[in-house]
Amino acid sequence: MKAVHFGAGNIGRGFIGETLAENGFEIKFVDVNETIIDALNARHGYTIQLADESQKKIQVAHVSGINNGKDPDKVVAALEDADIVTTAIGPKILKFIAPLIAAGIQSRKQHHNEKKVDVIACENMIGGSQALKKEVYAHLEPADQEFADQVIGFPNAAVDRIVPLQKHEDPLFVSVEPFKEWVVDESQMAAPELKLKKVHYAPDLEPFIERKLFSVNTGHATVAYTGKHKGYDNIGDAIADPDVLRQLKRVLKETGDLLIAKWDFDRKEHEAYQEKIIGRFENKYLSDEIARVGRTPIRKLGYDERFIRPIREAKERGLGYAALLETVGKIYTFNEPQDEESQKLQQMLKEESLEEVIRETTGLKDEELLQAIAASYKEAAATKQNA
Ligand SMILES: NC(=O)C1=CN([C@@H]2O[C@H](COP(=O)(O)OP(=O)(O)OC[C@H]3O[C@@H](n4cnc5c(N)ncnc54)[C@H](O)[C@@H]3O)[C@@H](O)[C@H]2O)C=CC1
Ligand SMILES: O=P(O)(O)OC[C@H]1O[C@](O)(CO)[C@@H](O)[C@@H]1O
Repeated sequence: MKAVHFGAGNIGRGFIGETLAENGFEIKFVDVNETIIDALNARHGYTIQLADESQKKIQVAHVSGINNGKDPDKVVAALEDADIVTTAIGPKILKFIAPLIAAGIQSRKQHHNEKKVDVIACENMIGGSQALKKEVYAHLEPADQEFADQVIGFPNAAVDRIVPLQKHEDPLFVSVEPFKEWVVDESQMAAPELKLKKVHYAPDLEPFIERKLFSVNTGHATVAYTGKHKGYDNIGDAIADPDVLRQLKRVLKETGDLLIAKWDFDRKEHEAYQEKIIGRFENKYLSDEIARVGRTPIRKLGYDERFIRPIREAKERGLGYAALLETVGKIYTFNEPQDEESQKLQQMLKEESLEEVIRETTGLKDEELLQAIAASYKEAAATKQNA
């Protein structure tokens, strides 16, 4: 069985690669990072280590790499007979790999390969695979789209495992938290007979992805932005500060109330889920930088993203969202020299009116929310500690 995986980065190697290998796949990783691609082709294997007291090592074998910047034809050839295609490349990069996936679909059609295959985007976003499908279809003629409709699935997915930035001598080595959860929307699959072990298949992904995004991702980002605001650079240091932990709990209470009201989750079970998440953020065996967790703040301020969507939906339902608003104000103060979006955001705040920046970044039209975010930013800017 053959897999093509786009993005040989932290989650690609540290989670998707592990799961595909465990399921007996030969994996071709596609990436533009030459060091990683060369190492994959030289060694055909790599090591994952669990960040807990066990320090258990897991070997991933039967892997190779293709540099899509240099060898796009090899990617198309690999897609031609792949049994599964996955991505973990970043939401903003999906549109750049879409032409290659489209070429792979055309090639399958030309070679009369009518075997059904699923393309699964494993990104932190709602509707990731369907968004990728839209980008791919923009590169297909109607006849190719018809072929794709019959044999290619784009099931949405939610992936959950904290994999921090890696700093090791071995460029392939990856340290990961023990927890992992990969859920795929079964109803959108072209090849539902191909079920991976250790992957959960759900008839409706929405509750899973919202629970994950608005708990793990909203929560982690809250620790990052609140921590940075107080002058921390590391998640472990930030969450050890009682103010940061309190803010995390307040935010999780708000998203929890919304999720319970919306999806009828059992409150006790949801609270246990939240406690587990807090424990995962506190994992002393992981060293996770605030720069990573808070990266791309403009994306995280998006209309359907981890803060604005729960705020909108809580407001619609008459539920509380004050803590979420407080964190949003702090996002606008997030100034990370290495993060392009954070620099862009700081530049926008210098060149445009505050109201314009908030409208542009959040996509909101609700005047009350726009004003509340402006007030929250002003408060955050006035109280920010040196970072
Ligand atoms: N790291 C984590 O804990 C988790 C990450 N995710 C999601 O997984 C995705 C990837 O995140 P990470 O693995 O952390 O990032 P990463 O930066 O470690 O990996 C991304 C990889 O994509 C490659 N890449 C970038 N542009 C490319 C292009 N045009 N063509 C081919 N390769 C390209 C990069 O070289 C890099 O190796 C994101 O959507 C993230 O939200 C989801 C759950 C957990
Ligand atoms: O910025 P992104 O791409 O959403 O990724 C960061 C997120 O990934 C995770 O490590 C796992 O989902 C979160 O803890 C963190 O919020």
